[in-house]
Amino acid sequence: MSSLEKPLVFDRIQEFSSSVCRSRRADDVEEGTSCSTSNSREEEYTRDYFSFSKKTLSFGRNHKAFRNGFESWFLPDDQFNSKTKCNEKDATRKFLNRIGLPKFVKIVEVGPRDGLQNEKKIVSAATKIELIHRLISSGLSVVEATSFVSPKWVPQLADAKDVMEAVRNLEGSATLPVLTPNLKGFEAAIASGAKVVAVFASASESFSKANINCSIEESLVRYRAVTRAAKELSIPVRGYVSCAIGCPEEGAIPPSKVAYVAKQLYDMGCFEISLADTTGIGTPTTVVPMLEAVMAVVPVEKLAVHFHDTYGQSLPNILVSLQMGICTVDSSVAGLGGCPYAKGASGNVATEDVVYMLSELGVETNVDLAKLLVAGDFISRHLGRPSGSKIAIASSPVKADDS
Ligand SMILES: CC(C)(COP(=O)([O-])OP(=O)([O-])OC[C@H]1O[C@@H](n2cnc3c(N)ncnc32)[C@H](O)[C@@H]1OP(=O)([O-])[O-])[C@@H](O)C(=O)NCCC(=O)NCCSC(=O)C[C@@](C)(O)CC(=O)[O-]
Repeated sequence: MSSLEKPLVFDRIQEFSSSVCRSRRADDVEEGTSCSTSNSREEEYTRDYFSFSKKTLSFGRNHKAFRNGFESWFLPDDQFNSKTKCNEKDATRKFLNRIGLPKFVKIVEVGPRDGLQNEKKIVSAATKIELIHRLISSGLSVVEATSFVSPKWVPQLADAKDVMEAVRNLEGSATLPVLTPNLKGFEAAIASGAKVVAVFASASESFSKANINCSIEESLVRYRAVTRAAKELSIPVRGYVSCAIGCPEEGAIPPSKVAYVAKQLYDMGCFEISLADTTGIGTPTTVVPMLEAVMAVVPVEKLAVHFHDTYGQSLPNILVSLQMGICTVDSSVAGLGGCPYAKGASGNVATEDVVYMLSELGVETNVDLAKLLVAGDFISRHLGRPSGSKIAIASSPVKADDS
């Protein structure tokens, strides 16, 4: 029986996490090794936790987690001795190893772009700039800032130049990729100070036509021109494959089509390829075979996943993706997002919820959840609606003014 014919998704995940992804898992610590003999360069297992009191969320700093759970939030630092911390570090690594998760996940925040491109109300450039500042200061190392697309197609991002020019100097602390659908967009992005760009192809012909007014092959020709121009300027190019699971018009998309487009983007020089479940229809049952097909032609360390949460399946989809070796996850603060050309699709998975889940699992992200929640509150207030993040709702009220 070939691996693709195997009925159980989790059997196949186990195969991946025990073979191809092994060297990238959190398994560098031998059984029984204590902290005192483990790698001294390991960061202290210290994380920011928050605690609830009087129905108000207050954020405490540097509470050391005895274990990943609710009760740990209330334990003061002095209840920890170094032995407890050492045991905890080992236990966390063993746990991550056992379930096949990486030690660190890079989060690509797409809120200012994917999040705001679909808003009915046009958000001012000043608000977008403030949001980007807040996201970067929460520790996010990649924040997709805007899109240099036709303002006739996406009027919400017609201020791309103003936004990019205002944030270009923040690049020291984070990278700020921008979407470029063609050479015209690429040139405008570079003139505004962009240092990383992204091209966005589709695995569905219908969606390619609806979104960028050309066939898949025509889009690849355009993107080869963009990646060539970018190479001359040493500008890294990220690639997207939209409709990696399903298309609003065509329904289910075969994994082989996704793999084909991903390979084309990889071959033209994209440093990372994000596989996007544009409609949010994916479940682990469909995500795993799609990833298997793509991982057969593109190295797993070059891949990212990008889930919309239409059916509430993003977190399980992320979990199985990580177990298969993916270490980069796209998400959007407050669960903003959606594509104007994918009707019915909801926002991206909320960054707050991803960070919370990973933190509970002991996977590092370098993101300060407290600051992220305040950034989410900031943009939700501007949009005049509750956050799409479950964690934000559960921990409300958090006030943007508290920061
Ligand atoms: C690709 C085009 C431009 C083709 O649009 P077109 O109409 O075929 O282009 P054209 O070459 O015929 O030009 C038409 C007009 O647009 C102008 N133009 C041409 N290019 C640009 C540009 N770069 N920036 C600004 N203006 C541009 C061009 O100068 C001209 O202006 P006019 O002479 O009429 O005044 C259009 O279809 C477009 O902008 N599409 C973008 C749509 C979009 O942004 N969709 C959302 C992206 S999200 C996504 O794709 C999914 C993703 C990445 O989030 C992952 C996921 O979740 O699936």
